[in-house]
Amino acid sequence: MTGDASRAPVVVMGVAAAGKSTVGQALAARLGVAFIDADDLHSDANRAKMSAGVPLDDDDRAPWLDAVGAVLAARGPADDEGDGPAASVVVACSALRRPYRDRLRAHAPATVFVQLDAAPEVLRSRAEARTGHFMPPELLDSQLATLEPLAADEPGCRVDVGAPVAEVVADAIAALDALDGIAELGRDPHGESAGPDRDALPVSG
Ligand SMILES: Nc1ncnc2c1ncn2[C@@H]1O[C@H](COP(=O)(O)OP(=O)(O)OP(=O)(O)O)[C@@H](O)[C@H]1O
Ligand SMILES: O=C(O)[C@H](O)[C@@H](O)[C@H](O)[C@H](O)CO
Repeated sequence: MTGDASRAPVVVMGVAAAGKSTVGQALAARLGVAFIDADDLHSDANRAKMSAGVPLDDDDRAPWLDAVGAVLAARGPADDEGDGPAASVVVACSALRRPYRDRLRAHAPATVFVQLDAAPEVLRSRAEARTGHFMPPELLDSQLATLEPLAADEPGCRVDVGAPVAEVVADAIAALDALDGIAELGRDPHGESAGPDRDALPVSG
């Protein structure tokens, strides 16, 4: 499967158990680009802290976000020969706060975000149902308290994850395509709009 190097790097974001890994993986497969789980980039210390039921703080997350940002900046692996344009990438990363997302975009300015939204009771039941995960369900409250939803001036969209995975992925692709269309309009010197129409951005709601 060939990667679409023209696509912006995508961060699938949200709280624990929102479905970042599941949706991110399926989205990457549909787009034909690489998938990377930012959970795999956590330090042993961060992982141990979460496993012990202690939420990470800004200082814990800073070096991790820089590692995730470096992945986004590289836009995924080069081809088998190690050269040519890098393929784009989908990264599953909580990116809970606005400053975290700004930090990622400082590394890779083209990055767009897909926020996964779910009712707390859906999150709780999914967190409790899964086994063998380092993140205890008790940390869900702190994740929800920390979350700063994607704002209207951030590039991205929000999708509800109450539906089956295939539907969530289809919704995400439609929303990303809408963002692409808006960006194209902004680039078209003959278009009616000189920049993105903020009212049309599928980010709020
Ligand atoms: N749309 C969906 N419908 C039903 N179950 C789902 C859906 N998306 C994810 N799940 C299930 O919910 C659980 C959490 O999903 P997943 O591990 O992908 O979330 P996550 O956001 O990556 O979590 P974490 O960041 O804590 O690793 C998993 O058991 C997964 O199979
Ligand atoms: O920012 C954070 O607190 C972390 O990234 C967490 O969100 C977990 O890594 C992830 O959700 C796994 O459960």
